[in-house]
Amino acid sequence: MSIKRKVAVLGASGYTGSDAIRLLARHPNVEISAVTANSHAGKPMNEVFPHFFVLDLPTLVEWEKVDWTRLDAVVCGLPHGTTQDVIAAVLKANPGIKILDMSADFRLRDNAAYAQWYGHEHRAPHLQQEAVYGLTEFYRETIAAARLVACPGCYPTAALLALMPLVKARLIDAGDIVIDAKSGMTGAGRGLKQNTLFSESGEGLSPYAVGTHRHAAEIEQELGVAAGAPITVNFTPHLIPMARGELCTCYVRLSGATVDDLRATLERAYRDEIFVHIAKEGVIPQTLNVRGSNYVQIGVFPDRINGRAIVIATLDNLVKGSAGQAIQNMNLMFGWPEATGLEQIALFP
Ligand SMILES: NC(=O)C1=CN([C@@H]2O[C@H](COP(=O)(O)OP(=O)(O)OC[C@H]3O[C@@H](n4cnc5c(N)ncnc54)[C@H](OP(=O)(O)O)[C@@H]3O)[C@@H](O)[C@H]2O)C=CC1
Ligand SMILES: CC(=O)N[C@@H](CCC(=O)OP(=O)(O)O)C(=O)O
Repeated sequence: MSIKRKVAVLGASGYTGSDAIRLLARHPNVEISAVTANSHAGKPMNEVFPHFFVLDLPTLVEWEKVDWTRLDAVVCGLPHGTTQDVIAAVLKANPGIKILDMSADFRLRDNAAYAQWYGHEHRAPHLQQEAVYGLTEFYRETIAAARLVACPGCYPTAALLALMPLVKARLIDAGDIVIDAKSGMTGAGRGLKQNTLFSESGEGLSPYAVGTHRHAAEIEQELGVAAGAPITVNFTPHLIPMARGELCTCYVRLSGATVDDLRATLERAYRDEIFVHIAKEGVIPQTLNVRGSNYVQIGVFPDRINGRAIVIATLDNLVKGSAGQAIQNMNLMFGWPEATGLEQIALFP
């Protein structure tokens, strides 16, 4: 029997942290050895999340109280801005520890771009340079060899999985991409906020950060790599009254290709992938098909307008959009089968 690796979950009283615990609790190679919180420090996990009543988990502590030298890996679900200070301290205490960060702090490769989008200079620029972008299907080898993996945002994961192969193969006009994105309320975190109160969100659909959302930078960074040249995208996120799930509808202009070429290219790109599925012609992806799972479903459709197509991608923001992808990357970093602990089927309805 192999020795279990000791893993800490930072931000375990939040939504991404708690979904990481839900998945790690049944991971055969992992022991959850420490869980941290801020305002919830000192509380038992199953008081903060009653659905963990079946698990025997450590009590939540402040991250400063953890002995990092005893641990093998960290899954980090802290707010961006805070994360860079915490991760710098963790790596100082244990330079050999593996970090799966779910925040945005290490995703942008360019220091100036980080300062521009996040409004302050990065406080651990050396780690920003070291971090590997954790979109598993595209960076498998570098992730496996990395110490610090910056898992992509939930919107970028969906949009990039839908668009990267098409941009790379030059089948679509990289200067004419519109991404219309919808996210469930857990995307906004567990902290109390006026706009996530049921009375102010339960009956409505709210666009936000219109024309300015920071995930555009991440999507452009990666599509730029695929295109071999800088590109820009239109990206508008919406908050939709459901707990989890995300759906990106991408409107694209064909570059001399057909819709069948697009579907065939995506099918080829993901032929050997466990978690990315291209829907059969006419099958429309919907969030319920992936809810609670690490799967992504992508569909390709002709537009009524000549020369245009529509690509729809859906995932669960707390699984492939954060905790699931982090664990998928952790599996690679430890040399375990990539899908270990992650093959749950969607919770439908
Ligand atoms: N929600 C989502 O769908 C996704 C989120 N992300 C990113 O993942 C990260 C976590 O998001 P999410 O789980 O939704 O957030 P939550 O607000 O639900 O949880 C945040 C967690 O961080 C802790 N925390 C807050 N401030 C501090 C601090 N100053 N020091 C130490 N701990 C602190 C909180 O502790 P306490 O509760 O005790 O105050 C809580 O455990 C964010 O960076 C987010 O942008 C990425 C992809 C998807
Ligand atoms: C619905 C909602 O509010 N979603 C979050 C995105 C969650 C996420 O991926 O955030 P990070 O990039 O910070 O990790 C947002 O738009 O800010």
